[in-house]
Amino acid sequence: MADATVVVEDLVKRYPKKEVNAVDGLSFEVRRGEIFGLLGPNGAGKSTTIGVLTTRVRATGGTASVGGVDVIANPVLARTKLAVVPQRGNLDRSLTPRQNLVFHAAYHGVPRAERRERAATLLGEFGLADRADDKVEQYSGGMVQRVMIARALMHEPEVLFLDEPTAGLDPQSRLFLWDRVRDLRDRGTTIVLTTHDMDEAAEMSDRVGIIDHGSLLALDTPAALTHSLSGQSILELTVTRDDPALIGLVADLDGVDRVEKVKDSRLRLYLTRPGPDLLAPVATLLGAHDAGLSDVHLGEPSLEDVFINLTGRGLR
Ligand SMILES: Nc1ncnc2c1ncn2[C@@H]1O[C@H](COP(=O)(O)OP(=O)(O)OP(=O)(O)O)[C@@H](O)[C@H]1O
Repeated sequence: MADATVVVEDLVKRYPKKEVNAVDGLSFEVRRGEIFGLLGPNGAGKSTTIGVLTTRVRATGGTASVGGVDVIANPVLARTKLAVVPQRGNLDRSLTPRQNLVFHAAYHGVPRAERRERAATLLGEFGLADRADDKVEQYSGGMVQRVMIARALMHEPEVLFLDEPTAGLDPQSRLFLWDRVRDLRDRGTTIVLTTHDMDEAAEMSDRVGIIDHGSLLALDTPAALTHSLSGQSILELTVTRDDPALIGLVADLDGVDRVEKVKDSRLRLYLTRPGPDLLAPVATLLGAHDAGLSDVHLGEPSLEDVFINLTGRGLR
């Protein structure tokens, strides 16, 4: 791909004393200037992959590059091309946000004259100008997250890796952050994010890669991925009695392709016929087995359905 800025080829990582590879022959590319979502269930190998790309984890085999630099052969140069915002706050809490930004820039060799100016610009863009000289200790979770992203941008990385960037944030902080991330993308920074929030992944990502057991299951735009399940409508039922035998009975109904248990008494039916046509047969069947419906939801497939379909598991 001519405009690829992250290239992963046949990447393998096996941790010492482990029987299986955490990353198992993974290949994918991220295009310059896109928001790329890396999704997978717990233990799929996302953090390990990001760890290799950001030079924190040593690969066992394969190649990976960021901004045209081989991260395995040339980690020091690669670090000038990328930035990571980890899930946990790791700011120096004894310093102000402005000092955190300026020190980070110094560490990355940004010329002295540019550090303060760049810090002021970024603090302004992230809505932190007023409180840039308070101690970080006094900051809310949402503000800390903004400082972390602003800090990561101080050395003008080509690729920004965001690990669960909005986990634990209130809706307003979340929206603010996503607007900033979109701005960054629009100005040419490539964003690679991991998230457990499927709706967020679908809304934010230009493309998503779904991985499990260390290899790639699918990679496309969210729209194309959900389209791959189209023709399938979905009926979600909450049943008044949690009985595993009911799943088999419902699955045998005409028009039901397959059934998944979402939670205790919540079933998701993937249909080959329009959802409303199935309501009466389902109700009759349940009634004949001493169960009823307490909630019904008709819908089109979402990215989460694609994910469950591919991995057989929910995200959490
Ligand atoms: N430092 C480590 N030492 C040994 N095994 C590890 C280490 N880090 C991860 N693993 C194992 O590698 C596999 C992949 O883990 P990884 O953290 O990359 O997955 P993940 O997709 O990021 O999961 P999560 O969503 O839970 O963060 C798992 O089986 C995990 O137990």
